[in-house]
Amino acid sequence: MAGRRTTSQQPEGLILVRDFLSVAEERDLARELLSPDGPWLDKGHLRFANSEQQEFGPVISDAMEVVDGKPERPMPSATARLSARVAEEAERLGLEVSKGLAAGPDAFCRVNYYRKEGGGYMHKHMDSKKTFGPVIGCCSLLADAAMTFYDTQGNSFGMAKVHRTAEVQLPRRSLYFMTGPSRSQWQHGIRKDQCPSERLSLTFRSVLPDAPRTSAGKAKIQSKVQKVSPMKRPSSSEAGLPKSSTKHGGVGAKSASKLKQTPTGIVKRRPAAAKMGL
Ligand SMILES: O=C(O)CCC(=O)C(=O)O
Ligand SMILES: [Fe+2]
Repeated sequence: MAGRRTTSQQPEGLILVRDFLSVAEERDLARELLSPDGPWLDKGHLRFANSEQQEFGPVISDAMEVVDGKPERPMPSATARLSARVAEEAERLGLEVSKGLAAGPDAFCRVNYYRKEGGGYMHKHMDSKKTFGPVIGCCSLLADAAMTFYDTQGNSFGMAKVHRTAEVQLPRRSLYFMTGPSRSQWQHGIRKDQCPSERLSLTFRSVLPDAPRTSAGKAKIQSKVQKVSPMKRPSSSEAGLPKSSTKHGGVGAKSASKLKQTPTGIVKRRPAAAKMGL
């Protein structure tokens, strides 16, 4: 776009930690999370991404409010161990509120599974500054990808003017932290061509003590846990998993045929994320 600069620099405050996860850790997390029986959420109505998502920690409404009266969803064990390691790393780097990232009442984790045939995307957005703290940590599993940052000078609105963009590589098994301007001045998103193969990401956030709240009765949450996941579990070779992992609910040819493929759809209207914040 005319006048928009693409910089070769990273946005200020973005920290990349290469090789943060071991191969074994990646394998254990993929086994733990990539089950068709997992608590996959139906977020298709938000038209925000074509990733399949799971969320752990306090229940957050579509409008990014903490829902009182809904029991927290505890992180499963490998995910909880990773959140503790991410929090330790944040502390080692001297980042603010690092503790809130580790499993506890204020810790929130969103898992994104980007489709195995590639072309996973997430529209540009800024993670809600009202709901989540100033540090967001995210681990990249199964494949390399890239992310574009959009400098909107703090405007989190989806249609905000973009002053410049920056592309950042997200290597497999790395961790990145969005802090400072990369967290609060820039939006971020993943285009289809930046996620050419199956990818799993885990974002860790702390829920702010004064985050907006709502009651279970009033909350607008269409993102219910689906009874039958629309995801097709990756074959063990594609996920880099040993064959034995299929005993954890792997989709064999027979059961896979019963699962519906996610309607990824072409986005016809402005993503609801623009209104919701994320
Ligand atoms: O997959 C990623 O690296 C980014 C995920 C993200 O931005 C989000 O869940 O808000
Ligand atoms: Fe995000």
